[in-house]
Amino acid sequence: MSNIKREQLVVIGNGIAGISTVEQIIKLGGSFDITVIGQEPHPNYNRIMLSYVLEGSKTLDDIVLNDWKWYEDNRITLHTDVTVTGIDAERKIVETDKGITVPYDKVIMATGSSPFILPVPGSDKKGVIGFRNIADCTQMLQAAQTYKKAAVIGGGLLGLEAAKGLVSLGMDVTVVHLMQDIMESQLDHTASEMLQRELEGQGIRFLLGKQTTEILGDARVTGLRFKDGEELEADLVVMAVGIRPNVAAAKLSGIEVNRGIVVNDYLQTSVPGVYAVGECSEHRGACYGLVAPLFEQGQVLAKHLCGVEGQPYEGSIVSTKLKISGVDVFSAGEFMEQAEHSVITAKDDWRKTYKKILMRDNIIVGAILFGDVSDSASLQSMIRKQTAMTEEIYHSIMGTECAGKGKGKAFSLEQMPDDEIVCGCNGVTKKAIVDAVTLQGLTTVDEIKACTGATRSCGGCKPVVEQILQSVLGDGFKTAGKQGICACTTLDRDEIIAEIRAKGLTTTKEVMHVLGWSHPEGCSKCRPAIHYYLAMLNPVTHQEEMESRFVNERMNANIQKDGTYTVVPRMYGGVTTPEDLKKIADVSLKYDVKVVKVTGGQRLDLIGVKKEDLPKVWEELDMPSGYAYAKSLRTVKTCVGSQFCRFGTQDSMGMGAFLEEKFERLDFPAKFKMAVNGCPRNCAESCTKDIGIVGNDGGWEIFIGGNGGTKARLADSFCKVKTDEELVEICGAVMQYYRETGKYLERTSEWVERMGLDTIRTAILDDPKQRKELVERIEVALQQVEDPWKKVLNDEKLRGTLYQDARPVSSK
Ligand SMILES: Cc1cc2nc3c(=O)[nH]c(=O)nc-3n(C[C@H](O)[C@H](O)[C@H](O)COP(=O)(O)OP(=O)(O)OC[C@H]3O[C@@H](n4cnc5c(N)ncnc54)[C@H](O)[C@@H]3O)c2cc1C
Ligand SMILES: NC(=O)c1ccc[n+]([C@@H]2O[C@H](COP(=O)([O-])OP(=O)(O)OC[C@H]3O[C@@H](n4cnc5c(N)ncnc54)[C@H](O)[C@@H]3O)[C@@H](O)[C@H]2O)c1
Ligand code: SF4
Ligand code: FES
Repeated sequence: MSNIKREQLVVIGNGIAGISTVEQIIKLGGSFDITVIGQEPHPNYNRIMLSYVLEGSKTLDDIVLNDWKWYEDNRITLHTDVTVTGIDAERKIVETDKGITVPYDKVIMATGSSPFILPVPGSDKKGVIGFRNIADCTQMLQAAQTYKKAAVIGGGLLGLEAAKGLVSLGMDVTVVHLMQDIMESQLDHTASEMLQRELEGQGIRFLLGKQTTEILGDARVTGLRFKDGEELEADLVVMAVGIRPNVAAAKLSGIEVNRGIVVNDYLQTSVPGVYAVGECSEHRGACYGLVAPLFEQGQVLAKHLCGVEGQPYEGSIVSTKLKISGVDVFSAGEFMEQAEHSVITAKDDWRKTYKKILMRDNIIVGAILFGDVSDSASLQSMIRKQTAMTEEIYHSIMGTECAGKGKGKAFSLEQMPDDEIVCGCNGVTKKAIVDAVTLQGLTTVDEIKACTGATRSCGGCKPVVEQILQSVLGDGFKTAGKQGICACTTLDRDEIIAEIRAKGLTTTKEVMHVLGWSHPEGCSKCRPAIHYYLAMLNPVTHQEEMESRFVNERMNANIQKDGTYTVVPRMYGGVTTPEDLKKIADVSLKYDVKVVKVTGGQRLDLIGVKKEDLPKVWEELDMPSGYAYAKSLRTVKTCVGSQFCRFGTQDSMGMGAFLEEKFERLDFPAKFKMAVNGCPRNCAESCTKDIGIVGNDGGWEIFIGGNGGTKARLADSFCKVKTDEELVEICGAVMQYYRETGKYLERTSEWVERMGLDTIRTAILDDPKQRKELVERIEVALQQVEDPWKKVLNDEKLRGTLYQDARPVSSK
């Protein structure tokens, strides 16, 4: 037995910084008796995953990083629910609030931060909380069961993730932000605006430029008052206005403290033998609020404590990625251009993407990505390495062709040092991933995730993990270069449909689970898509999953900028009656409708209906839903036709109304518009519709694939038919063929281009058997549909949960 006395190492704080440093020390074979003292009553858990716990996609058990057994197995003495009050540097003792004292040779302070609570009157009321730990998360989960209106103060990363979580819990959430742009510390105005629009689409409301001066209520919060005198009702208030390092124990112990505990390049504090890592530390004037720097600090400190030669810590270049499903935002380094910067920007309003790269003296110093963040990890690496912009990098990131070389390649595995952290959320280095591939024979991102933890949290490192896999395995990397329907999967639409069929999958959760989604809860790109595919494949047995639909579809109305909704009742073929017009007028007056707009689809749009009034408006209108909010048949525009027009040879109004009534309510991959004209003068503009119909002397001509939107396309002539029956049959077959072969959100204009007109003609016109089968299948699907407004009116529970009073703002 060795007589060498092991050194006593005390770690204050049982969070990621403290424990990841301990893990490194164990890996390096450090010879310490380790005691960990933590204020929280839990073993070390992944704080960043609290956002997913709140959102409901993870449980508290899922996010534990080191369970109780890990401490036992590594012979670590753990004191939980114990607060360190001070360090007696003379007696070399750590003191606690529970009377426990622990002697030490070395101390690591890893006390993290606490949420900043605005010092305004009422901030101590019940229902006002920060979002930092399991206790806060549990409190919010419980509050959501009783209360409905939440205000999140602060539109930074934490505030937005909290807001999304609370929306997922069914609360009406308003983010109250001091500045005019959300995430102003990470994004420029353009990206911030795009983000806000996207989040509004997910049901979050925003009050910008608002300074909270008071929290209202008696014992429990009832609302907020702002500097301009306006008020907001709220029965839960989450403060997410930044954090402050926990320095009380250090201060009391006479350790130099500024904003954080001041450390040098080896994480030493002003007191010998005492170190600080993570959010509580201040290095070269910087306090970090993200996990990547704490892994870098932990590596340096562990080496230093174990006597292993290593580089000093010189600071971190941070990057952020918002962890909200379906919202891809990345920001790293400098992002606001100054005179000395040269800037590359690309904004695509159609794809809703935005890229901005900042360079100083041609060196890449910062970037923002919105919508497509696949280059985030390589950009982050280039910023860190102060890489110069080259033609190849430019073309790689902008997705353009590099003269003579094809698409550029920005990422080079060879240039990446072994100890570079690839997964910032979990501190996984390039070497750990390469080893997992070469030594353990792993071949997929999922296997790497299970083995190393990389990609487990925000998923931002997935592209680089894939690139490493591809680079190490070469041709052996099966999924390289293949685009999945979203970042959660490498499977494309056809593969997902084939798997659903083959495995008999019936719910979105089941699809994501069985097919190995990287985000178990999916995202707003894949969830509605899977939901659509499931319903299309199994129209009779499919169970509606409201949570997988976009907010407008969930509400059966389109949400507007100010939080009110629009109501568009059906007017088959654009024809109405005086009785219906009277009802519309009466309801509009009674419910204070702001504007009644005649739409391009020949019907009336009641704009500015309050959420809680929606069911009453539908009830009193007693008209079918016009589906103006859905991926479904919107309108069938008609001209007057042979009933009245002297040129008309066909009854366009009658046929339009018939088609609209027959095919309404059915889900399509994207919205679907039609038009019927009584003669080739084409007054109802068939050429820009998904299906356009033009009457002629001998019958009808059918056009498909038209679009009048941002990507305008003239419809192609598909065929001519003689009878009304043939017309209805071909329309039904085209619709069902589009339903069965279209990608979710793909308009017929894109579908026709992708499939080829000849393929569609062959499938429908040349094969009567197939046409008949398509028609039979659409008839089955049509038998399942039901008016959604009526459904809500007949369902008290649904009416109560979805349409309660939720308007938050009242002006004083
Ligand atoms: C909801 C949420 C989501 C986040 N998402 C991300 C993300 O996506 N990406 C990212 O990079 N970062 C994210 N962060 C930030 C990240 O979680 C922190 O940067 C990280 O956890 C800091 O680790 P730490 O160990 O330094 O501090 P902490 O995690 O705060 O751990 C410190 C521990 O020390 C304890 N302690 C404090 N004082 C004492 C004392 N006197 N005695 C004993 N124990 C004490 C505390 O109770 C705590 O348990 C998120 C944070 C939150 C709250
Ligand atoms: N995805 C991620 O990386 C992630 C997620 C959650 C939290 N975090 C980290 O957790 C920490 C806390 O996050 P945070 O968002 O609270 O901090 P933050 O400092 O990043 O953002 C706070 C926001 O609150 C706003 N604000 C300040 N005072 C206000 C007031 N009186 N009223 C309204 N708004 C006000 C600020 O303008 C700022 O945008 C940060 O370090 C953050 O990086 C990171
Ligand atoms: S398309 Fe022909 S039938 Fe219809 S309104 Fe115009 S002219 Fe008349
Ligand atoms: S960087 Fe977030 S999971 Fe890897």
